[in-house]
Amino acid sequence: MSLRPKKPAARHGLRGNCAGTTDGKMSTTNCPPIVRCNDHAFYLDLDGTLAEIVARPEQAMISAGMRGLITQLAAQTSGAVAIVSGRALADVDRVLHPLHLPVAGSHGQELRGAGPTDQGSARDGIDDDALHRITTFAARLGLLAERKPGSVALHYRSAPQHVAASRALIDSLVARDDRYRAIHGKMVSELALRACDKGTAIAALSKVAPFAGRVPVMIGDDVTDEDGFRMAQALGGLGIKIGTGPTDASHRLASVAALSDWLAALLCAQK
Ligand SMILES: O=P(O)(O)OC[C@H]1O[C@H](O[C@H]2O[C@H](CO)[C@@H](O)[C@H](O)[C@H]2O)[C@H](O)[C@@H](O)[C@@H]1O
Repeated sequence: MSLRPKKPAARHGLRGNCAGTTDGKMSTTNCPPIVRCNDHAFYLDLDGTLAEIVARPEQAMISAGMRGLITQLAAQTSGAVAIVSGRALADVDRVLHPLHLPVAGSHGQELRGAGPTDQGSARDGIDDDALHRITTFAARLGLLAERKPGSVALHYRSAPQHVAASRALIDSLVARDDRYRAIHGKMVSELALRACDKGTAIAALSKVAPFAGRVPVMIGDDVTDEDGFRMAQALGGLGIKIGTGPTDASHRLASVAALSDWLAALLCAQK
């Protein structure tokens, strides 16, 4: 599969905020091309990509504008749009409601394809002792422990002074059990089963309709999206990093608003 952009994004009036560099300065390089919907599949991260980062996970919202763009994108791609999130699948459905899309939840531990009867599958196996240690640690320091299939997230956004202790707890649990991996994301440290990640989720979805045979485009903002960028690019597609920070993604957009502009330009170009 080859990537042949219809038109450079810069010609679509993207307000000069479509790209950035790894040192955090925005520039006009690495702007993603305006790709065709009829031969691409889109894998979209949620928090920090479709929704702005907010104080607490349950407060996250997708704007009406972004919801409309995703709806149009799904229509233009014959349904080849999946949400690939660190959130539990049921939580993704809650945030996206009434949109109901294929979802990889809990960093790839849960997978629901596009079939009307596909109910999704989930892995589990976080042991009770590890769970107990994380929840008691969170309760003692006033942090938030978020239980998900195949992972537990320890949120310290409300008390960032506990970043080092939070990371150390998760790292210590990983060190004693090789089934686990640590994910240190935006104001969160997670204990997750090693078996899956966003890259394995994209690889699995890429084998089935309506994703199969399409060029994958992975869009995300955080460290766990890097597995997705690498997989999409290995499959001949592209990765788009939202915001600043080091990345293996081939392209970059400055913000959730810049993604919204790019999607609008892309949808406009299909007509
Ligand atoms: O892969 P994603 O869809 O980006 O999910 C990553 C994590 O997102 C949520 O936490 C993050 O967003 C919260 C709301 O903006 C924010 O308060 C928190 O600090 C962020 O880490 C979610 O709660 C996690 O389960 C996801 O892993």
